[in-house]
Amino acid sequence: MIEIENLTMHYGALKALDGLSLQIKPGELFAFLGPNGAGKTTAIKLLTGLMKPMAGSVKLCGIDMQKEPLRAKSLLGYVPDVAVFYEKLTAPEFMHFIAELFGMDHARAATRTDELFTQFALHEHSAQRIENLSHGTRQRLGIASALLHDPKVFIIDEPMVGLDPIHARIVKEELKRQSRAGATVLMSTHLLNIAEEVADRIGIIHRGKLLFTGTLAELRAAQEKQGLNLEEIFLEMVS
Ligand SMILES: Nc1ncnc2c1ncn2[C@@H]1O[C@H](COP(=O)(O)OP(=O)(O)OP(=O)(O)O)[C@@H](O)[C@H]1O
Repeated sequence: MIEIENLTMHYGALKALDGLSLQIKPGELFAFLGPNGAGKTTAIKLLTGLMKPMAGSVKLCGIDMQKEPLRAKSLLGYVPDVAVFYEKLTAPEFMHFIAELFGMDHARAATRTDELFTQFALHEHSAQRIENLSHGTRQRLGIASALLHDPKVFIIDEPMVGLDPIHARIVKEELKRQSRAGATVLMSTHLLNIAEEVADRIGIIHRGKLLFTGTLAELRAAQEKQGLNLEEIFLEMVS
């Protein structure tokens, strides 16, 4: 469960996020959809405790991110838009490092790493240092490492950027699988078709404000009312 209450962040005079309130339930796959600069990454940085909001609060599974950050973060798997690694490590060494951070049992971490490496086609890259991996492989490793401790809340910023169609499909399927297994999943995207394809509910965000929240069916109802297609609705809302 993610509970967001009046979340606000300004950079100088710029209102990057302006009073965002939203609840995302366990088992739900929610997509923040918005054009470049809408405030998606800012929202995600506040949700993950990477930045402190100027106002408002975030709770993950009932735990307040500002009051109990370590407890809240222990429930969270997070993949940033640009994944950051220790470049000199190999992928298995990096997974071991993450397992230690979360205090995981060694046998469990090894089993889970093996499963995730199979799922994300990472075994064949195991011997290379991370600095030598391609963008798509790094992206998959970032996702695998964020899923290692079986997080209850999974947040991923622009998950499909730089992935070829085969790996994009694997990632989409994994996001759906996580939500079906009961995790609360939040992704951001600037691409309407990705939100449409994957999400249970979509939040259209623009200039720091949530303009619309609803299911695809609700978006379509708005479409019928206005006689517009989804793309036209989206463009209308953010223009
Ligand atoms: N550290 C910062 N200092 C000043 N302005 C910032 C900072 N980070 C973001 N911004 C500005 O805040 C606004 C929201 O940015 P943000 O990165 O949250 O948007 P976004 O929706 O994730 O965009 P994109 O899809 O391009 O990644 C933008 O105008 C951006 O230039």
